[in-house]
Amino acid sequence: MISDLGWDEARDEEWRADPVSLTGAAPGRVVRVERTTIRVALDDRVVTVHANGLAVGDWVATDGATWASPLPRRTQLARQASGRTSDEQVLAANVDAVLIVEPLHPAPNARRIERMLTLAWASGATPIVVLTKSDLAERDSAPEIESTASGADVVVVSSATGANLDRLRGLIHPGQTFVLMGPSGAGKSSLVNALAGREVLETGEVRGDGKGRHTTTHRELIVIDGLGCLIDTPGIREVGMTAHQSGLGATFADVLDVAAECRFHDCTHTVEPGCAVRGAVENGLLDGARVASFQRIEREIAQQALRKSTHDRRDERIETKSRRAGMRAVMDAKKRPRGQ
Ligand SMILES: Nc1nc2c(ncn2[C@@H]2O[C@H](COP(=O)(O)OP(=O)(O)OP(=O)(O)O)[C@@H](O)[C@H]2O)c(=O)[nH]1
Ligand SMILES: [Zn+2]
Repeated sequence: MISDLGWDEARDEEWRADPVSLTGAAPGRVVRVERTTIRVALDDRVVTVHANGLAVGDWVATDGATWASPLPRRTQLARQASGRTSDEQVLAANVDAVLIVEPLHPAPNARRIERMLTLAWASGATPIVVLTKSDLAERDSAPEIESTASGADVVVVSSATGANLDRLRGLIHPGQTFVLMGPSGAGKSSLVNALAGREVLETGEVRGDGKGRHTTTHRELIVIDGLGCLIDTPGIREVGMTAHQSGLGATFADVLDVAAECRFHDCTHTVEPGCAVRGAVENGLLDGARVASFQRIEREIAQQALRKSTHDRRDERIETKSRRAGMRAVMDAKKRPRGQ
């Protein structure tokens, strides 16, 4: 309940008008969550409040002051929460397209693209690889990337000259929700502004002061006329890894096809005899660096899954223990003679 969290005491006019971007809604409406972190001024301090269980992009039923649990998500973009925990953090919900933004200058990083693709495919949204800064590129590395990004559209653009932006616009359908993922300086903000035809996000030059542009006052879901809904949160911009085997299969379908021919079905493609993957690398049919990248990401996912099951088991043990302790306390109380 919003009122339990102290919204009513918010001093800041903006927050009072629009906490979590839900309260503007008329009673009994289903609304989209535009922001899940808000700052509330309480007396002399400002506290940050998270709307637990909600992600930007969720649809929730609200009466203007309280909300019900979110409607089932069509897609969700999640990553492993930072630190050594096994928790998954949902970065955005109901996303249709993930723009994987990688600069052609100085040079695109195929391994990073694979990582982002794994995350994107696992979300259920459609990945689109956008290679930016074509005006600065000395050589055409698009064909290499196309072979890396099998199954995803690859578009080479320049926000500076406007080259190919129409093709990219054609891939994002108005009314759909999209996110941008990619390293700092890749040109994500410039791309959004160029696509929108107006300044929606601050770019590198504008910032200039070294300060991040992500303040909590920033709305994280932006509706761009004629283009769609952009979800832009700090978490999406960074690239993490998550425990989704499904994304791996879509990203490395070529490697998995060959791996199906290995003599042992649990082949690690390292020392086993009859390994088709090693054979394909030796024959030049598969790129060794790509296979190594596949193995690295697969290992990370396996470690993540292991960590998760260990945590789940520990949680179960704690639960059983406390249940037993509870039962024992009841039995002890029953055994005790009355009046003690
Ligand atoms: N020449 C050229 N420069 C570009 C292009 N796109 C972006 N830049 C420049 O690259 C720098 C970084 O661009 P941003 O759009 O701020 O990059 P970003 O990915 O949003 O960066 P973060 O906000 O740190 O994640 C800026 O100086 C842009 O002017 C392009 O197509 N061509
Ligand atoms: Zn093998």
